[in-house]
Amino acid sequence: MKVLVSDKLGEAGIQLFEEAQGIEVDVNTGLEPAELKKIIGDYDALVIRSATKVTEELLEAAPNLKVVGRAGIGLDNVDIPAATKRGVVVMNTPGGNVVTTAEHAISMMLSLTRNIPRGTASLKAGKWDKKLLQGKEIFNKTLGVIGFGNIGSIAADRARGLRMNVIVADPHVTPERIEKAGFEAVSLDELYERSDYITVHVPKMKETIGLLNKDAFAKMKKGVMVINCARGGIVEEADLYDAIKEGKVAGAALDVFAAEPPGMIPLFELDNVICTPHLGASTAEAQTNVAVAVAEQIIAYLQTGTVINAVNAPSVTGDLLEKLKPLLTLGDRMGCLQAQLAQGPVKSVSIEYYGDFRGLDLSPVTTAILKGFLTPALKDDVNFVNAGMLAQERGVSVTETTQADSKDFNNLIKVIAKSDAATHTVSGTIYGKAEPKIVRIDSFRVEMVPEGHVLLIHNVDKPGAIGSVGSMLGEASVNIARMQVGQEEDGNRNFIVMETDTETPDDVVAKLRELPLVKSVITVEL
Ligand SMILES: NC(=O)c1ccc[n+]([C@@H]2O[C@H](COP(=O)([O-])OP(=O)(O)OC[C@H]3O[C@@H](n4cnc5c(N)ncnc54)[C@H](O)[C@@H]3O)[C@@H](O)[C@H]2O)c1
Ligand SMILES: O=C(O)CC[C@@H](O)C(=O)O
Repeated sequence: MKVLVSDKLGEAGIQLFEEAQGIEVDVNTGLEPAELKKIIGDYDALVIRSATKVTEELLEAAPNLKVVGRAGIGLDNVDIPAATKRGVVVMNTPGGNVVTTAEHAISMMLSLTRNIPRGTASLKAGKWDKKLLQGKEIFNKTLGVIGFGNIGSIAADRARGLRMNVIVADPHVTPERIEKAGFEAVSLDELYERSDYITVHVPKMKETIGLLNKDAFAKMKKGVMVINCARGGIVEEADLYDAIKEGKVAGAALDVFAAEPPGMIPLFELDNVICTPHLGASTAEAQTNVAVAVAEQIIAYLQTGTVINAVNAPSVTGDLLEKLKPLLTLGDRMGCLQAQLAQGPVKSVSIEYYGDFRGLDLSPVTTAILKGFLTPALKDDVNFVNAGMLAQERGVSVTETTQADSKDFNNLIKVIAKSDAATHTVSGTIYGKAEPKIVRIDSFRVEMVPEGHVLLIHNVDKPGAIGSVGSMLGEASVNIARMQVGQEEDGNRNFIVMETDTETPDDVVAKLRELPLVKSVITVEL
């Protein structure tokens, strides 16, 4: 497996890749998009920070790519829907740089309010501008925190330590949670009206681009100071420039810009704008944290398929993975069996969970069923990431129900696939601790280990039927590994499930179909 690190990554992360078995790592930073496009086809994994743009065009040139790992949080430089469509897992490292970034926001607020960058520059220019550079206390001032996620909540906590009054606006967090953390929850408008300082900690997305714009500045207190250590574009740069020029905003501290690097933007002409070149996450500690986290996550994914911190696939790790593994295998095989039983395009897949699943979140099992179901048609193009999306794109309606009771088994998964031509039902369960078994196919009760080469044969319930099948397979040197016969509950057909050591050749299958007591033969590969 080959990993490309295309943005600067902490040494500790590189070392982990170098030591990982079966993994080769190349560090090649600062590439132009066209250069990256030329080489990306060789790689299974890509490690980025904020400089590399993972566009649809780049993904198209990356047929082997399985995972993109962001050493950091913001993923606005990754086309996530395009990655999902191609089955590429996109991961970030949410915890590693949050303290560092919150500390940067607080540092920016203090530097701005006490004119530290201007004081440094004027002293170094041989001046002594003591009077001109008088600042303000932040004690007892009101800080408005927009976004109460990982970073916003730490910034709020640090500001409380500086004895500021902290108010918080986050429409996705309940006021109770904000209040439980000891802060006042307010609406965005109230935050604008009351804050002496405003710090933004929201992701960049459709709803937050231009959040702090002309209208927002108009609602703010005169003399407010604005800090943006989240993403460029959340604060509208031209509107901020006007608001500072008009005297409505007394100063701004910016770590991030609409374009990076921003070049000489008008805001840089203003003395009361201070800035850093996207340094929010740039501490030794944070860079080690995110580099180690991204390397561990990518290695785990490439070596074992373990998904950690993916934004487009459920995270299944550790204990949970161990508990879910047999169910994931069972689900995958049931889906795969259904696809091979289908006569014509399947229009709907209903997944019914019965009984006791020990409180497990079964959504990864549903994904496994869909993945298995699509695999015979799409082979390697389907995986845990894109299975749901691909099923939807192919017009398959998927429903999922759960019932606490199960009649014959502790737990049972039933998958019903409907096409215009037929409806097939497959049920499965886990025997013992971890043994997946298919226990029913349509109206036949079976006890089938869902793996390998299988022949499903409907025959007339008359003497000699099974013998004739066995002899023909023997003549063709196809060894029968396991066999069982199920009888239809209310009919005269038998159902033979034969697991063979090797695939049964097509001409032998054709001959089996011609046997007088055989009604149909379906070959299944699981
Ligand atoms: N400057 C840097 O170097 C740097 C470093 C790390 C992260 N970041 C940026 O900071 C952002 C926030 O990081 P985080 O770890 O706190 O993310 P997070 O996901 O933990 O928190 C984001 C919060 O924003 C809230 N939110 C979303 N839309 C909102 C809206 N319209 N109004 C108010 N709140 C809203 C969410 O409910 C959530 O609580 C990241 O997305 C990233 O872009 C920048
Ligand atoms: O990689 C960086 O230096 C910045 C990271 C930061 O913007 C993030 O979103 O985590």
